[in-house]
Amino acid sequence: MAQQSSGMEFLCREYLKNNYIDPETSERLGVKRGLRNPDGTGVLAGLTNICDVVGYEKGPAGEVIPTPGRLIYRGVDLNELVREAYEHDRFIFEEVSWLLLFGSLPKKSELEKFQQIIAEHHNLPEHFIEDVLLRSPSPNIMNKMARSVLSLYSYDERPEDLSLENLMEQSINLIAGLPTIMVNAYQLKRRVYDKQSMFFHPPTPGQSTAEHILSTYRADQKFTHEEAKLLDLCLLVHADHGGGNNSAFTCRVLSSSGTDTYSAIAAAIGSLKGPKHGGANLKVMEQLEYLKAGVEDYRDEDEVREFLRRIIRKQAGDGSGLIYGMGHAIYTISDPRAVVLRQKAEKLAVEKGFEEEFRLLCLVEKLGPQVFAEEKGNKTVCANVDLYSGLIYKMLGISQDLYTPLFAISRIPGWCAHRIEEVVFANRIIRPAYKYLGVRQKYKTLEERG
Ligand SMILES: CC(=O)SCCNC(=O)CCNC(=O)[C@H](O)C(C)(C)COP(=O)(O)OP(=O)(O)OC[C@H]1O[C@@H](n2cnc3c(N)ncnc32)[C@H](O)[C@@H]1OP(=O)(O)O
Ligand SMILES: O=C([O-])CC(=O)C(=O)O
Repeated sequence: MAQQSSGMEFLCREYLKNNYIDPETSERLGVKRGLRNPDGTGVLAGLTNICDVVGYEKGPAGEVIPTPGRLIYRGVDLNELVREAYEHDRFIFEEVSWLLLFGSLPKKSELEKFQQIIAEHHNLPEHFIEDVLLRSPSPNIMNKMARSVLSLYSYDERPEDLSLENLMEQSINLIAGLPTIMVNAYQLKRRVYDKQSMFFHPPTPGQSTAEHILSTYRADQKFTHEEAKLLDLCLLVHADHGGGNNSAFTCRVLSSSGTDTYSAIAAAIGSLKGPKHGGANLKVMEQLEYLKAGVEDYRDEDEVREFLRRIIRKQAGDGSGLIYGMGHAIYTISDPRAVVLRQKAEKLAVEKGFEEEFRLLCLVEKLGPQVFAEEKGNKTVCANVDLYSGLIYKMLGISQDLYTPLFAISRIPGWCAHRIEEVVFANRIIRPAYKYLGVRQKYKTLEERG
C-alpha cells in the first residue's frame, strides 16, 4: 500500500471540515455513550445464563458501591475451578468449555468423551494448511486467525444451518481447531516475516488443549507438566466474561442478524484484538519496556508514580493516555482473574529470574489507582486480567505474537455459548438508535457548486 499521500491529506481535511461532533452533545442529549449509564455502569442490553461478572453493588439510592470482583461461570465461582484444577492436578479448560456451552458440570465419562472429541478435532480439515494458511501469511496472528475462521466456511457442508445441532458442531470444531490454526499461523509468520525456521508439528493424540499448544509451538515439542498446567489455567481464567464485553457483544450483534458462525466469530476476534480489550496484554508488555527505559530505579515508588502520571498525561508510553492492564468497565476493587494470575506469576518469576519485571507490574497495580485518582477523579480502578498474563506467557517462552491470540483461543467457548444463546433464545436483531446531528442541505448540481 502507498504511504499517506498528499491526496489523502486533502481528503482528511475535507472530512474534518464537515464531521465534528462535540463530546458535550452526547451528555446534553442523554446519549448512553459507550452504552453506559451516567454512573458508568453498562446499559442493560440482554439476558444470559452463561456468566456473571460482579464488581459493585447498588446502594439504596442506586449508587455504585465497589465490591471485590467475582467471576462466575454458569453458577460456579472461578476460584473454585482454579482450586479444583490444582488440588486434583487436572487440566480444566475442556471441562470449562463443556460448562459454558451446556450449562452443567460433565460426569467423568462425559468429560472423557468430550476431551477425546476435542483432541481429535485439533486436526484441521484436509488441505486447509496448504490452501489457507501457507498461501497468505500475516504479520499479525489475530488478523490471520480471523481470516482463517472466515475461510472455514468453505470447508463446512452446512455453514448457514442455524440448528442447535449444527451450531454445537461448529463450536466444537472452532474450540478444537483454532489452537492449531494459531500455532501454524505463528510458525509461518516466523518463517516469512522473521526469517526463522518454522515447525509444523502434527497434533499428538490425546493431548489437552494446553499441551497441544505447547507441543506444536516448541521446536523440540518438550514442555513440563507445570508449564502446561499454567497455560491451562490461563485458558480457564479467560474463557468467558458475560454478554456485554466488547467481543462477546460483537459476536451477539452479528449473531442477532442471522449470519453464519464464521462471520460472527471472526468479528469477535477482530474486537478482541483492540488494545482496550484483549490486545491490552500485548500493550502491557510494551508499557513495561517504556517503564524500564524511563525509570532509573525500579524500586523507587516516586519515580514510577511520576512515570505513570506522565502516561496518563500522554507525555509517556504510547501517547494514548492509558495505563494498560488497569481499569475495567465492571470491576472496581479487584479483577479475580488478575488476583489468580498475579499469584502464579510471582511463583514463576522467582523460579525463572523475572522478579524485577514482576515487581514493576506490581507497582503499576499499586500506584496506578493512586495516580488515576489524582489525575482523573475518584473512580475506583484496579488491575485487570491483562496486567499479568503477558509476563506469564513471556516466562513460558511464548512469543509476544501469541499473547492476544491465546486470549482468543481461551474465549472461543464463551463466544460460542453467547452465539448459541443469542440465536436460540434472544431472536431479535440488535439495533440501537443514533441521533442524527447533520443539517439539511439542498442538493446542488456540479455547476452550482462552483
Ligand atoms: C479483557 C479486557 O478487556 S480487560 C481491559 C483491558 N484494557 C486495558 O487494560 C486498557 C486500559 N484500560 C482502559 O482503557 C479502560 O479502563 C477500559 C477500556 C478497560 C474500561 O474503560 P471504561 O469503562 O470506559 O472506563 P471509564 O468509563 O471508567 O473511564 C473513565 C475515564 O478514565 C479513563 N481511563 C479508564 N481506564 C484508564 C486507564 N487504564 N488509564 C488511563 N485512563 C483510564 C478513561 O479514558 C476515561 O477518561 P475520560 O473521562 O477523560 O474520557
Ligand atoms: O468485561 C469486559 O469489558 C472486558 C473483559 O474483562 C473481558 O472480556 O474479559
